[in-house]
Amino acid sequence: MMSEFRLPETAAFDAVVDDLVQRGWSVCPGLLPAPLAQALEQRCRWLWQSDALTPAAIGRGSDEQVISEIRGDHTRWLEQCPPHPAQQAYLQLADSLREALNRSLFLGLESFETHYALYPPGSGYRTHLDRFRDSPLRTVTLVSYLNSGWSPELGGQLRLHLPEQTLDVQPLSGTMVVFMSDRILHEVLPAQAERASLTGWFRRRPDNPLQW
Ligand SMILES: O=C(O)CCC(=O)C(=O)O
Ligand SMILES: [Fe+2]
Repeated sequence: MMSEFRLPETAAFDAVVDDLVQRGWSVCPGLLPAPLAQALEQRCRWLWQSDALTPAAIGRGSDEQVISEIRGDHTRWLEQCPPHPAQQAYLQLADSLREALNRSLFLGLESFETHYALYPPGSGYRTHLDRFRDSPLRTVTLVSYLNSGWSPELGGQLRLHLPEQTLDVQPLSGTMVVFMSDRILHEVLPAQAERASLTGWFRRRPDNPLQW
């Protein structure tokens, strides 16, 4: 079925792939088309207002705990949300990016998992790496911002702690950020307004499929 949402041309992913090869991260303002970003923002805010997002935990399995001073967002996996054409389109976009990454980087990325995230005022996410000790398959992180009209005074920047610099990214609607999950230390600075996004991970094929 044709989607009502236009997606970026495959060539738009070339720059992302180049960035990842050269330095392990890429910041792409406007890569998420505006109509799609707006539809996803509406979904995210509607879920938040309907109390359908739950406080996010850190750690995995028996280690899992909610500590809102460390991580304050409320999330819901896309596959657990009521279906919507915008979500279909977003997954299609992620799949094209996955294929582009596989073609050039030979990462063997085989799946994508993503959740909506809403950071209420005052909350952030302290410095961390996305690859869990017991979940080594998360390989590339993809964050898409859904805040139309964000202003820098509101805080809520994604801060990348890079070897060469500290880089702050505004969580402005349409910006997509892609980085290597095991290498790039990052944090979300506390925001003074509700901050909406989609965060996801491309997972690679296990080396030994029986092990995981
Ligand atoms: O929303 C962001 O800018 C990053 C979120 C994040 O680091 C995470 O969910 O692991
Ligand atoms: Fe993260």
